[in-house]
Parts: sequence; C-alpha cells; structure tokens
Amino acid sequence: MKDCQPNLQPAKLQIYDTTLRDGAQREGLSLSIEDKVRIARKLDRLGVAFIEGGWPGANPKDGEFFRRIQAEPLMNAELVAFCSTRRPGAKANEDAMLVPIVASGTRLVTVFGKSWDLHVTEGLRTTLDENLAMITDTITYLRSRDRHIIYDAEHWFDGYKQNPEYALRTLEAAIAAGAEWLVFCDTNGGTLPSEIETIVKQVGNWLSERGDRDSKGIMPKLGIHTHNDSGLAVANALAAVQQGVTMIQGTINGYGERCGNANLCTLIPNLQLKMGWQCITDEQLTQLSEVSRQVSEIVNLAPDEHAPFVGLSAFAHKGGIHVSAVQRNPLTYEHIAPEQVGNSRRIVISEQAGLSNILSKAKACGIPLQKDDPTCRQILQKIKDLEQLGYQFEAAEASFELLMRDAIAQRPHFFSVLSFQIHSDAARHSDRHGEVDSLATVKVMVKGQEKLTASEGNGPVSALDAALRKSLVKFYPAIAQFYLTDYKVRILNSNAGTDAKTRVLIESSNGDRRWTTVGVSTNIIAASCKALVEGLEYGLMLYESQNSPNHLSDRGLSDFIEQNIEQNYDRSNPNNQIGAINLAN
Ligand SMILES: CC(=O)SCCNC(=O)CCNC(=O)[C@H](O)C(C)(C)COP(=O)(O)OP(=O)(O)OC[C@H]1O[C@@H](n2cnc3c(N)ncnc32)[C@H](O)[C@@H]1OP(=O)(O)O
Ligand SMILES: CC(=O)C(=O)O
Repeated sequence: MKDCQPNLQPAKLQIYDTTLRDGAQREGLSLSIEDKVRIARKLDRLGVAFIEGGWPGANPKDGEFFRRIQAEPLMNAELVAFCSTRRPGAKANEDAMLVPIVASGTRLVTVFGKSWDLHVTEGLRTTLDENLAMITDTITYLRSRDRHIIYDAEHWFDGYKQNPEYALRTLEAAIAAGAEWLVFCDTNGGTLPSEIETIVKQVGNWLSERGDRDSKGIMPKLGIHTHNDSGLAVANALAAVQQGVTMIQGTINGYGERCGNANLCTLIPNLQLKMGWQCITDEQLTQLSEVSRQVSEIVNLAPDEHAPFVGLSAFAHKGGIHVSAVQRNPLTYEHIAPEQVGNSRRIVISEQAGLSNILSKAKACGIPLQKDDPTCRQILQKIKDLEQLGYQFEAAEASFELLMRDAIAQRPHFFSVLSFQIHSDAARHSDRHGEVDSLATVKVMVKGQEKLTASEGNGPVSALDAALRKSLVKFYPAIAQFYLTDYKVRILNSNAGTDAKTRVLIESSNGDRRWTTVGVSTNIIAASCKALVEGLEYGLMLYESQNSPNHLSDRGLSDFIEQNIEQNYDRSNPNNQIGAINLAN
C-alpha cells in the first residue's frame, strides 16, 4: 500500500505560478498577449514547474496566448490551462466552454470546482448532487481527451469548516474521476495558519485511510493555493507545506484578486533557504529580484520597494549602528545574504547616519576618505544640518555625492547660474491645459562666458529646464541625452500655508543610468532649480568620467575630477551661487 500514501516527504516542491491567470485578476493590472509571453519566458527561466497561462476561451487574449506558446514552447516549465467545471445541467462533452480548453493543447488542465455547499446553492444555484456530477463529468471528459487534471478545490477551508462531509465528497468525486492533484484553496483568504495545519493534516489522514481501503486508487498529490486577505497567504502556504503538500501555487509579487495571492518572491526563498526544500536551483534563485522587478515593469505597477527578499530596501541599512555592525559582519542585521536572491546591500544616507554610512558611500563612489579624516565628520554634520532644513539624501544619492566631492574639493565645476527670471501666465494655463504658458530667462557663466538664454515651457519648471539646457548644450553636447524621469514635490511644513518650505526631488537619466538630486526652499522654483542644476552637473560628471581617456579604471570618476577640477573656482563669490531669483508671477 506504500504507493497509496500521500506524498508527504517529497524531494522537491513544485512551484505553480498563476501570475498570468489569478495575478491578472488584480484590479489595475491588465496584460497584453505580448506581456503574457514575456512574463511566461521569465518564469520559465526562473525554474517554476508549472505556469498557469489563463482560461482559454474566457477572452480572446488567453486563447491566443496558448497558440503563441505552442508555436514556441517553454524550455522548462509546463504550461497549464485553467477552467471551471461544466455548467449545471449541461453535459461536459457538449459544453462550449471546454472546447477551447482542449484546443489549447496543454497536457495539464486545472479545473476548479466548488467545495462549499453555500457556493453550490447560492453561487451556482444548483443542487449538491449536481455539483458532484459537474466535477465528475468535467474531469472524466477531460481525461477522455487525454488531459491530466489538477483539481483546485475552491473555498476548500471554508467549505470544510462548514460541512466537512460534503467537502470530502467533492474530493472523492475528483479523485474517482482521475484528478492527479488536489489543491486546497483558501479562496477568500480568511483562514489562519493553525487552521490550515489542522485541516490539511486531517484531510491527509483521511486520504491515507481511504487509500488503504481502496486498493485500486492512485493517491493524488496535494497542493495549496492561498489568498492574502488576512495578510497570511505566505504563512498559510508554508503551514500547508509543513503538513505535506508538494505543489505551491502563487504569483510573482503576490499579484492577484483583491489583496492578492501568496507571493512567490517571498515563498520560494523561505521554502528554499529557511526550510531546506528544493524548489528551483540556487542559481535560478539569484534571478528572483530581477524577475520581480521585470514583472512589475511589464505590468506597469511600481515595485514594492519594501518587499521581503526582493525589494530595493530589503537589505538597505539606514541607522548608523546597523551600518557599522553590518560592515563588520553582515549577519548582525541581515537574515540571509542578499546575493542569494539576487539583491544587494545598500547603505542609506540620512540624519540617522553615522561615520560608517559616509565611509561606505564614499568607497562606493571611489572617494578616498578615511575614518580619522575630520572631513568625514564634517560631511556627516552637514547631512544632519541639511536634513534638519528639509533636505533628504536617502533618495538623492547624486546630490549626496556632489556634497561629498564639494567637501573634499573634488567637485568638478561645469557652469554656474547667475540669475533667472520666470514669467508664468497662470490664467492661460487653467484655460488651455498642457499648452506653453511660461517663459524662463537664465543667465549662466560657462567656460568663462556669460550666456543669457530664454525658453518656453508648459509650466515654470519645464521652461527653466529648457532654458538651462539650451544655454549649456553648445558647451556640453552630452546634455542633449539627459532627460527628466521623475519630479516629486513635498510640502514640508504645510501649517505654514503658502510660506511653507518645499522639497523637490528630480530623477534624471541619460538612457543608461538614473540619478536623483534634491533641492529645498520656501520657493518651489528655487528648490526645483537647485535640483535641476545638480542633475545636470551629476550627468556631466558621469559623462565626462566615462569618456575621459582614463575612465576605465575603477576610480574613473575620481581620476577625472582630479584632472579636471577648476582649482581657481571660488565658491565664496556670490556670482557662483544659485539663487538670484526673480519671479514675474
Ligand atoms: C476563484 C477564482 O478565481 S475562479 C476564476 C475566476 N476568474 C474569472 O472569472 C475570470 C474569467 N471569467 C470570465 O471571463 C467569465 O466569467 C466567463 C467567461 C468564465 C463566464 O462568463 P459568463 O458566462 O458571462 O458568466 P459570469 O461571469 O456571470 O459567471 C457566472 C456563471 O459562472 C458559473 N460558475 C461559477 N463557478 C462555476 C463552477 N465552478 N463551475 C461551473 N460554473 C460555474 C455560475 O453558475 C454562473 O453561471 P450562470 O450565469 O449560467 O448562472
Ligand atoms: C482557484 C482559485 O483561484 C481560488 O480558489 O482562489
């Protein structure tokens, strides 16, 4: 009877990804066929065992997706089609819903059926016996078409709690019809880990006993599918694994209906690194952070920067005490090595920093600073003073690097803004949204020449940005490649009303790298100007370091700066400071 035992101690867990089906049921997420194909290929490389591609026939995209994958099959994962049991009162072999399922050509089909009597009588408005017949009939039909069946027992835990006898009868129907997998679904996401453990254990025992009685029965394998409505989807999936299930269903980044599904980016590392189960290879695990970010890019949702394991901040250290300790031994503040999941350690600069943060950042920028160098403490004090004034450097790493280089007299000087004026026709703006309504005039000192330039824009900051670029591009053609990728404004003391201080964060890009700069002022245009100017300076510094003959060394930027710094540049000269501002409006 050994082969009738549930598979309680497998060598390998099988990851079943449903990003393309349940993930796509998330509000605000919509996938094109091209998106689905790109995500499927990434999942395939990541090493998941199964990819649920969608419900063929439910919409034209899903059918087309299966055709596309058939034409160029996956390398590792097995593609699975998803559908419900047949409609009440119909026959499976006559149900039009099942035609595209068979036509999708997959070996495996996941059929979801009702386990909860309430759903049968209320959701389907049919009888309990008819629901059993729907399960039997659908699976039998698909088996007759040579399909192998994963049976998703929808609302398993709620159904079992309300009416265990009926819930078990639905499983019996699925097993008798030939389902190879039984997947327990916490569809409403309201179950607690302790309940999951108890119920999976009871059902596992029931299956074992039943297997002992039924000598011809092939014992199905068990799976888990959890939703996150109580914030417990991952914990619930882990609880089920501890009770012997071997298929784990989930989605990348936890996308899914309502609050989402079990997040595979959290589940896989926990299973593999904490519990010792092999899900994907160690090498594939190192792709996890990248896959998480790429998928969020494809679905056009901002990545969760604080996501466990794969988030940008998952290994970011901000407190000076943490940074100091983590540099001595990463185990002090890291539960795993970030590289295991393809993430990396980051040191964040802020008023919470200590010397260790500064030294670590300086090293990363190729700036030779020593702990006993008094400049180090001066930089730290300056950060704390500026953050007190409203600056924030943890997001503005480019501004922080410029500040460090300033402190050690290694900041290259490209230009200075002598003055600027902006004229905004706000009345026109409200009438004709999006049209040019602002004019900026900028006077800069660049390579010994004073240049006065004017430019228009569809707002004061856009006009100022355009005027700055226009005045500089002749001297620094690389500026033509720079563009703004993000502009964030935060009012710091809103109780001061229109006198409030404003912090502006500007993200710039050269198409290859992105960098962020910060400006603070009671005048939003002055704050924007500071951030814009530093954005241009940092971009030029990057460009010239990469294009200087010596740039290929690790210290490319520092070498470049040492060679190019304008020793005679006098920062105490008021003409070299930004801030001579006149606003016409
Ligand atoms: C837990 C889950 O996430 S299950 C997956 C849910 N995913 C989706 O619903 C997305 C894809 N769905 C669709 O595109 C559509 O709902 C379709 C094409 C499947 C069905 O569309 P429609 O025919 O318009 O039905 P509708 O969307 O109103 O769904 C209700 C119908 O589904 C039936 N149904 C619901 N669950 C099941 C089931 N397990 N077995 C059989 N029928 C079911 C209901 O009885 C009802 O049928 P009725 O209208 O004949 O009374
Ligand atoms: C099948 C499924 O998606 C669920 O029960 O949540």
